[in-house]
Amino acid sequence: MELRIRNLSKTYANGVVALDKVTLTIPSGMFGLLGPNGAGKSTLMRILATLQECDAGSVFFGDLDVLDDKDDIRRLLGYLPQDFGLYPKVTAYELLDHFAVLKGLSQRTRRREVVDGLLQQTNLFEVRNQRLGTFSGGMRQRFGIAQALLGDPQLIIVDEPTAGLDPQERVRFHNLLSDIGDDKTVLLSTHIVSDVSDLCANMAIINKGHVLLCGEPQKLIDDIDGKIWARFVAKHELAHFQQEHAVISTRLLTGRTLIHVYSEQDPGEGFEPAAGDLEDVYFATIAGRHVAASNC
Ligand SMILES: Nc1ncnc2c1ncn2[C@@H]1O[C@H](COP(=O)(O)OP(=O)(O)OP(=O)(O)O)[C@@H](O)[C@H]1O
Repeated sequence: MELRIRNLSKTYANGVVALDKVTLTIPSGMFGLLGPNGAGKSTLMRILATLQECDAGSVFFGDLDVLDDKDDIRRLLGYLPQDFGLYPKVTAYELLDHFAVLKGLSQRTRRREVVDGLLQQTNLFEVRNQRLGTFSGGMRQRFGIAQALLGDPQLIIVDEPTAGLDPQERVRFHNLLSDIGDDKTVLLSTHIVSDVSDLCANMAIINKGHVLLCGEPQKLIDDIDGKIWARFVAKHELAHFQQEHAVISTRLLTGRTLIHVYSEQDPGEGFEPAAGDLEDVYFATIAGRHVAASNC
């Protein structure tokens, strides 16, 4: 089912505008919401998860009014918040079983089937009798997904789930998310570009409460084709290049500094055309260099 967000705004009591008329249409499948820290992602996720009020705007999931029909939405919703506490002395099985009771799975045999199934799906079955306090970051996040999937939700919201995971756990977590299925609407917020390029059929970039860009990752990459240029520079030259060109990223590569600039024409000075990727789209957009006429 489609999630339609229209002109959603939120200003905190201290005057911070966290969301400014955010409009997004999120189809079923995996949708990536990409933005730096403070962009407004968590605020948006909490409003969609019915945990926080907005000031203005509307949100519909299919025919359901997310802002008004909170109880109905909660029955369809699975949510993995950015920071969640786990009772350290309880085992994975015990806590998931407890959440399953709260979700209304009162029948014992059925509950056992569901809980065992989710522990298997998240690769935690072998460690189900370990206390949660002994879990690694990756195991905790997989447990978080297990609880979010309780009750077979149609709308799944996961807020920065891969932050702090090592590369192996990130891959494992990606595989887990990609198995959730295209018939569900999965909204994944992240500041890690590869989360989106690995997983998401559709995406948006958000910064300072504004949606800057949205679309299919490959199409967005095609749009910057021919506009990304690269060259290595010495450390002492960096300031010069930053002043003269629209530098969108600098990264160390085998001890040397590789810079990417955004330019409609050949910027000269020894730059070579580079094949743009989603990181270039992201950095160029956040830097305000790349503005696409997009239909969110
Ligand atoms: N309870 C609050 N009171 C005041 N300001 C807040 C509150 N929560 C968030 N903010 C501010 O609102 C803006 C958006 O924050 P939000 O947490 O939604 O962003 P984010 O994209 O999720 O970032 P992060 O990844 O750091 O959580 C930030 O400037 C933040 O400081």
